[in-house]
Amino acid sequence: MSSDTTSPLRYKRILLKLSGEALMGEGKYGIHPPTLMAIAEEVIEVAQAGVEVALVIGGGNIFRGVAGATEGMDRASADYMGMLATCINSMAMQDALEKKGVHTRVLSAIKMEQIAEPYIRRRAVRHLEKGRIVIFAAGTGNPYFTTDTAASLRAMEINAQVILKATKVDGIYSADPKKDPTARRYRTLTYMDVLRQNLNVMDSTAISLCMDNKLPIIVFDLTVRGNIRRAVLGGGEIGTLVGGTETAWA
Ligand SMILES: Nc1ncnc2c1ncn2[C@@H]1O[C@H](COP(=O)(O)OP(=O)(O)OP(=O)(O)O)[C@@H](O)[C@H]1O
Ligand SMILES: O=c1ccn([C@@H]2O[C@H](COP(=O)(O)O)[C@@H](O)[C@H]2O)c(=O)[nH]1
Repeated sequence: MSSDTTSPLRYKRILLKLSGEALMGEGKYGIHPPTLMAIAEEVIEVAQAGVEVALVIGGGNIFRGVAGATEGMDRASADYMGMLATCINSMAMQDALEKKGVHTRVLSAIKMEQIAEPYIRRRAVRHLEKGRIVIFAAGTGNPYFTTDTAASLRAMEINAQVILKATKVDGIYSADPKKDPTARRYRTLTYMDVLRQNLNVMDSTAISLCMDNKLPIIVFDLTVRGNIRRAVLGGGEIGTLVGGTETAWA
């Protein structure tokens, strides 16, 4: 799909990556239903504006493989548990979206036919063309990866024009702002900047995939209501832009 220069929309097709932890709201674990519903409403707003929306949701609010491995679990088993956590979040988001009357499909990288379609690229594209919100569950289906890498991979496969990484920080900083209060926020970065400076907001596999395929990334704060709409539909610069051109973003 090529970008439509006559369209007033910034993007025709996006991959929105939602942090699992952001679904917790103020809680310490799991899903906070009002937060989930508020995010769903914002997603619906951009879909109803005519943007084709694919979602990838992290699992950090439930389980991360690295944490399990640190406690002595086999890493691959722990990672599969993490992937199942993303399925729980995907189903919760599907429910929230459908409660509001929109059509959705969950496509899982791990077969679980009773609850989700298996991931088939051409089906995903067809669902998007029909205006359904597609939720990619179970990451890449492989251990030792993350949902950021799954987001990059799926974005490429469906020819999304951008990855919007919606997280708990308002952009990419010179160091983790949750740990270093002196860290400063970048407005724009190249992929190489992120890799060379080891800016851990996304893992290096995800960044490298985007770099090799020239897919822009915008990292922005999901906890500010309206930010998904601003990032997708416009309303000033938001977050940090990696790669890409500023014209579509600022
Ligand atoms: N240089 C940096 N700039 C900004 N954020 C950074 C940086 N280094 C580390 N981080 C941290 O990266 C986190 C972003 O990742 P996020 O929590 O969205 O993880 P995820 O794996 O994508 O989702 P989940 O919450 O499901 O695990 C931020 O909360 C932030 O604290
Ligand atoms: O392709 C993938 C994606 C994810 N995992 C595991 O799931 C958890 C949760 O994902 P986050 O990206 O951290 O939110 C992750 O820690 C991995 O354990 C995976 O193995 N493969």
